Amino acid sequence: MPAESTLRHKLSKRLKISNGKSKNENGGNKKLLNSRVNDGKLEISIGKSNKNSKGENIKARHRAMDGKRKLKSNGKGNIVFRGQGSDEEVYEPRRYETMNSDRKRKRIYAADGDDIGRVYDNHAGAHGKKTLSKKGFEVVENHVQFSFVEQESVRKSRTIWDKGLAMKVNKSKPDSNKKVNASQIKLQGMSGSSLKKTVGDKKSFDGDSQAQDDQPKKKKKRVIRIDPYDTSNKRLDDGLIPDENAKKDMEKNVEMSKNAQFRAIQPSPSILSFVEDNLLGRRRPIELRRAGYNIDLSAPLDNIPFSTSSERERIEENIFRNKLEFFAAAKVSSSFPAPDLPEIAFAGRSNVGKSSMLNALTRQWGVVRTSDKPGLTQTINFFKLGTKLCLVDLPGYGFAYAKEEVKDAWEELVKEYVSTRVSLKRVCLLIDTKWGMKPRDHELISLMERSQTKYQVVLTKTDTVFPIDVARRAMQIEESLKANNSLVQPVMMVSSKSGAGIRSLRTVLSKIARFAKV
Ligand SMILES: Nc1nc2c(ncn2[C@@H]2O[C@H](COP(=O)(O)OP(=O)(O)OP(=O)(O)O)[C@@H](O)[C@H]2O)c(=O)[nH]1
Ligand SMILES: [Mg+2]
Repeated sequence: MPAESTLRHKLSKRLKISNGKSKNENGGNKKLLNSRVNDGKLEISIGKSNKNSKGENIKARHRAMDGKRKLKSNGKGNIVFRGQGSDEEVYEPRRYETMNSDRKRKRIYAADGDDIGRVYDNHAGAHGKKTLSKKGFEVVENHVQFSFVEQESVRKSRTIWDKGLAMKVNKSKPDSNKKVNASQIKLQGMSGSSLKKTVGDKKSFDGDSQAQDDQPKKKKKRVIRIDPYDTSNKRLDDGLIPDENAKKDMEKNVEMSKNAQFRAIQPSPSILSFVEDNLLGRRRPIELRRAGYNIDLSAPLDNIPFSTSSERERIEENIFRNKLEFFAAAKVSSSFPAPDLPEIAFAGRSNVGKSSMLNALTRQWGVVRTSDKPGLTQTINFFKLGTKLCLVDLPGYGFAYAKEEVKDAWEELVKEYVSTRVSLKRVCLLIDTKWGMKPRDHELISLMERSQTKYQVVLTKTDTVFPIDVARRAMQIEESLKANNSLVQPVMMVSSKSGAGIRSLRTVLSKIARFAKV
């Protein structure tokens, strides 16, 4: 009958009751649950013959009203089948009950199948979620709960439902294969973690003596006995006061870190006022605006403050108003152009800002190529500034994206140029304010000292550090080079980016053009 089968299907779905066959230990197949619809009522019978061992007829009747069924314990170990709105109750006396998941069907095999019946209890909201315990056993967590109410007559060990758990039981009790007593069964109905804990406890109980053996032995306290006559014992030296010489040595050894040394530098008042007057160092735009500079312009500090014009004011130094023109590049000294004009060369490490400075001085950005990648300028580039001055952009030394031998060739070329060029009137030695002087800078300085080439230190990228650090760096370099003869004081400080100090540099360099004779 289709109506019957539909109802049965619906009910079994709601109850999540397995009415399939399962094997008992006696080897026989046993129909666990039968149901049928009779006059609009659903009858559920448990067991093969609807009779238990005592010959009582076990029938569960439910009205098929809305299909909702509740199966619960009456608290006396009996299981009650109660249909909604039904007044019929069927008792299964002193059986163990199992509460199955709504997803997983678990089978329980009784040691002696005749004595132990079964009732499935449907728990609303059961999940049947599986987790894998650390030891690799599959444990049904919380959701499939098997609480056994033990039948008094049957206190025998029972086979466990779950393969994983059976394995666990086997582990702890190797003799009773697939059998466990009721208390153990209850344990296995617990959550995975508590189960693990219990098993662990059992393990620890079993192997108590072994565990005690395994426990790390308490470390014996090491007793250090100091021989009062043994002067070789270093511990005895700890309390001794070092003599004067040793004290001096210690003081020498305790050197301040480079950073601490730098922070300890006290800049001279003239340097400090120069830094403040030219707004050198890292400044906030609001500060520049308050000082009267138009921050919408590139290199805004290279202008006259409080200028009413939205355009940049004219460069004060006439020589720098001339057009900047590239006219020669040299890879070797033989390619140098004729020394007809006084030359100002810009030397320094790669990426220090040499090419940028040429652009900033002349405000002709783009004439000299610049790059954030060290090693762009690879030849000595000669630029005419009008008819009276030549600006020379030198390749950098130190780190650059070029082969070692190529870099060596550049360095040699630069050295040759600064030491032999007759028309060279000044070398601007550019030093990154942040990093200060490096060994290669000192190398070039000593070469220029030997060749008596006039040079002036120019700190670049001052906008990258605090104003006080600009002043400290200038002071540091002035102090370290004050004994040098070819050095032209003062140390200049500029930023091609903000334009700070550029006007001062122009003033200094324009004097060379004015007075130099080739
Ligand atoms: N923040 C800041 N960056 C600058 C300044 N001057 C130059 N730069 C940047 O520094 C990088 C290198 O500038 P260049 O002028 O190409 O340096 P260079 O010394 O000619 O480098 P090489 O030709 O490789 O030797 C570029 O990205 C510039 O934009 C400055 O005053 N401040
Ligand atoms: Mg360059």
